[in-house]
Amino acid sequence: MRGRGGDGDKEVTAPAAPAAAPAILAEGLTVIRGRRTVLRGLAFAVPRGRITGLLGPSGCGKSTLMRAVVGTQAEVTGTLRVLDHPAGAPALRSRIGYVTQDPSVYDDLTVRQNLEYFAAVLDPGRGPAAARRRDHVARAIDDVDLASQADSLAGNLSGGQRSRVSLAVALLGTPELLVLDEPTVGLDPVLRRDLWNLFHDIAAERGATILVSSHVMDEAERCHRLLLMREGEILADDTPEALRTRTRTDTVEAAFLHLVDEAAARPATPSASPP
Ligand SMILES: Nc1ncnc2c1ncn2[C@@H]1O[C@H](COP(=O)(O)OP(=O)(O)OP(=O)(O)O)[C@@H](O)[C@H]1O
Repeated sequence: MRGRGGDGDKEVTAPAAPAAAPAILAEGLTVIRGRRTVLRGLAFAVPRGRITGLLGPSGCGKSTLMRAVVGTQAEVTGTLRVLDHPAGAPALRSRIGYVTQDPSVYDDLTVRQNLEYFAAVLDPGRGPAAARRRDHVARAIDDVDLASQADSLAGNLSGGQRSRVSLAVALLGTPELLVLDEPTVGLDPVLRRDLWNLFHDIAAERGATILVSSHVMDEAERCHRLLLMREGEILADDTPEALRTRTRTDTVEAAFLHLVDEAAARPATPSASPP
């Protein structure tokens, strides 16, 4: 995998802030699912070319937020701008790569056939388009370190390998924004480290913005910025270092717990639930 054996265990220092408008800008972002207000008036910015981690316990609203960003979530109100367009605008389709928690690959096709199929949907045609597709498919297979399984049926792969095929599909169009919903779940520590190195390569070399969710707090240390979520609200939007400093803690996990206690000690604010 590209990035393998890199600075896997080093802490991440954010480079100077870019001048461009944020990749994602939310104000008063609210989402209702069924009868529940799942996201409550969120305000945050995701800078371009950086890795922003979306962290919080199961059920806090991470997937819902990601679905809103990629435009597949209903009942979204407030402002949500993505790459200078309203979230869900048709112009964004080819500019965003999205990997859901459930790998979306065809079991009866090989890894390469899956990628060729999705590449043809993204970039149809013969001649130069076919040559471009060959290059993109080869690069995506290499990116996720699946060359030795390229001709295996997706249905015969392990869970972690299938997740990597999904990631390869998302990388095909060279997206400006990658939205990755818990991409490292079920992966062994070596693969997790390799994937994080790949995310850093993609951000640094291709200038892509990555929004990646996790409920594993040690992965927070690999992000340039963090959005810490709890029960549909954002507890903090900062760098890992600033969070640790502000809460006088040694780890992002301890900082998160500190912020949870701090929020619990504050007087309750009126509920944002619908009438
Ligand atoms: N279709 C639905 N109707 C009503 N509520 C829903 C629906 N889907 C999800 N929810 C609720 O929305 C909340 C947020 O769910 P979401 O999947 O965004 O959380 P998450 O942080 O991604 O969790 P996980 O880490 O377990 O994937 C949860 O409390 C969940 O119960």
